[in-house]
Amino acid sequence: MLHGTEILTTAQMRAIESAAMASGQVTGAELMERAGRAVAGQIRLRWARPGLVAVLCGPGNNGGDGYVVARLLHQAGWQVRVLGMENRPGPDAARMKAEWQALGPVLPLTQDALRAGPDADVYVDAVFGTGLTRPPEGEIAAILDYLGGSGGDWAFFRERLVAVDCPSGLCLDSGAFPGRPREPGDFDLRARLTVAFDSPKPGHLLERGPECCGELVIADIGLAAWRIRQPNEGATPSSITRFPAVEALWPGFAVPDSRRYPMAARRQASWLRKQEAGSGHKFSHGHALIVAGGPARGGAARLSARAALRIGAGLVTLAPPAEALPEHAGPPDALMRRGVDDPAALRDMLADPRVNALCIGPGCGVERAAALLPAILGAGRATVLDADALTALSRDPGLMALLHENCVLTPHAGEFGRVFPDLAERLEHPRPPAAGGRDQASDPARMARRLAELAAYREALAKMRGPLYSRLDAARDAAARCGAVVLLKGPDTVIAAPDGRARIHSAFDVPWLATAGAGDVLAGIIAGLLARGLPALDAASLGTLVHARAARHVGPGLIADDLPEALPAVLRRPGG
Ligand SMILES: NC(=O)C1=CN([C@@H]2O[C@H](COP(=O)(O)OP(=O)(O)OC[C@H]3O[C@@H](n4cnc5c(N)ncnc54)[C@H](O)[C@@H]3O)[C@@H](O)[C@H]2O)[C@@H](O)CC1
Ligand SMILES: [K+]
Repeated sequence: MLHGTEILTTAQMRAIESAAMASGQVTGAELMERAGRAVAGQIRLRWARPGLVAVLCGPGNNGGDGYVVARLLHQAGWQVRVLGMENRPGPDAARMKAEWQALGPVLPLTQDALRAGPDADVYVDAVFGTGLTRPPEGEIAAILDYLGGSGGDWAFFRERLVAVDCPSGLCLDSGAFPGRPREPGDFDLRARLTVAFDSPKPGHLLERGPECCGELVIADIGLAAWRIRQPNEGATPSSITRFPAVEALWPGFAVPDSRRYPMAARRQASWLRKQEAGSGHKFSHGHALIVAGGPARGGAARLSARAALRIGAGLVTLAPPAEALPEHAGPPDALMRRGVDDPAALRDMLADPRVNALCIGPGCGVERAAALLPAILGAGRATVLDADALTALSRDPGLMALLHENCVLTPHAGEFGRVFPDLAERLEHPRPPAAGGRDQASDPARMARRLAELAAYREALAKMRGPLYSRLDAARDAAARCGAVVLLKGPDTVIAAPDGRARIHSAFDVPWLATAGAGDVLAGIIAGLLARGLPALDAASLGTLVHARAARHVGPGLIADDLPEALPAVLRRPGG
């Protein structure tokens, strides 16, 4: 169930390519030929009949791949128009360019040249790949904007654009477009298909990446021998894992079988279903304690408790203040309840060593969370900290110091900003100045101020250099700083451990998961998995996966109450 594939940063990818070439067993030109062949092959799979293709080639090796695509499609009977940049490419790209020039011309890579030709069936974007260092500007920016729809025809290009490694201008380490606001922009380049090489990069999966890459195919170009690999479960601190390999990314994510991350998928599925020997007793599945808040705010914790039960914790106890106990009298009857008014009562409960996982935050109230957290964290048990517990944490550095490696923090972006304001600030891009009022034009001073603000904004954007600080960087830095697992929620959830291991889960295909209470359910699922004995990073990862699958199972119209009820179906599914 929890299988995935390694993700490499652009620096790691370059290191592997260099190692392969230094070995003398493969040349840069051979790698480029394989890369171009993979792209041409994917195009021919989708467009069965040869048509007209426009190939846009940049100044580096991404452009070199483009010249290979042009040659191979030409040989396959396609009509090919190549537009290339003036710059001198490196030796491999130069060779590929020369090979193309024996077959046809290279037109200038300009908007005019592109628009002068007939409409093509396919446009290949081989302008920039992993080598992007700064925002595209001038004519190149204009042509990329045009492909992104500035000419009013975004749907036309979206159907026809095939990106080599990534849509040009996307930073493959962060999934953001340097020089553009971090939010979706009008003319962001969106491909129908992206063919990337050897491994996905973080930018394929984070922020704008999934939407702008379209369908993502990872092509094997024979670098496996040089890739840093771990024998099974763990990724080294220098590598990152994404999971699952195929399902999570909409509308598709194809990885060669050789690239599947070899986690014991079948064993995990049977473990989740309690089909393993020796798992017959409820106490062998742990006891989760879910702290609840005062009167009239117990719903959130009840959602967490229900999820912990459904994911298979042996016992689950809900712990509101005694005065709120009557509110929790309803179903499920499987849930135990016990009033906990103060830290002393909590310590009393925790004297039972079988209570092995805790969850605090959903509907708890910040003051109650702050009061109980020292006892909870002091107990050293596996603990999920969500919602109000995160706010309490952000207000008290003393509490931060009590976190330990069995803790899982589950902030969304706003909570992350409260707990780690400096890291959140590094994720911010320059913001455009607020629009002036209608009477601005008649006030010269205000007009001048606004023009100055706009100039400063543009200057700040132009200074943005890649690779940009990413959500992955932020989650890893946060985990290293606080010594706990940090799960930064979003459609691109990042989960990071203090030792540098990290996982990315893209669930852009289930936007209906953004609903009140969904986070409470996630916290409960993770608490249940912790109770069942999974280490913090794995509980957080598997919990995220199962949570998204439950949302996928229910579909649009989902409310958070549906999620725990969908878990049995998720656990039953073949392969899941
Ligand atoms: N190195 C290898 O062995 C392989 C690389 N491959 C391809 O090579 C690509 C990486 O190649 P490169 O490292 O040459 O990088 P790119 O081809 O992505 O482009 C980098 C070039 O553009 C310049 N540049 C960067 N940002 C710019 C901007 N905003 N405006 C103008 N110029 C800018 C850089 O100075 C550099 O010359 C990969 O994405 C992949 O497509 C593949 O051929 C597989 C093998
Ligand atoms: K590209």
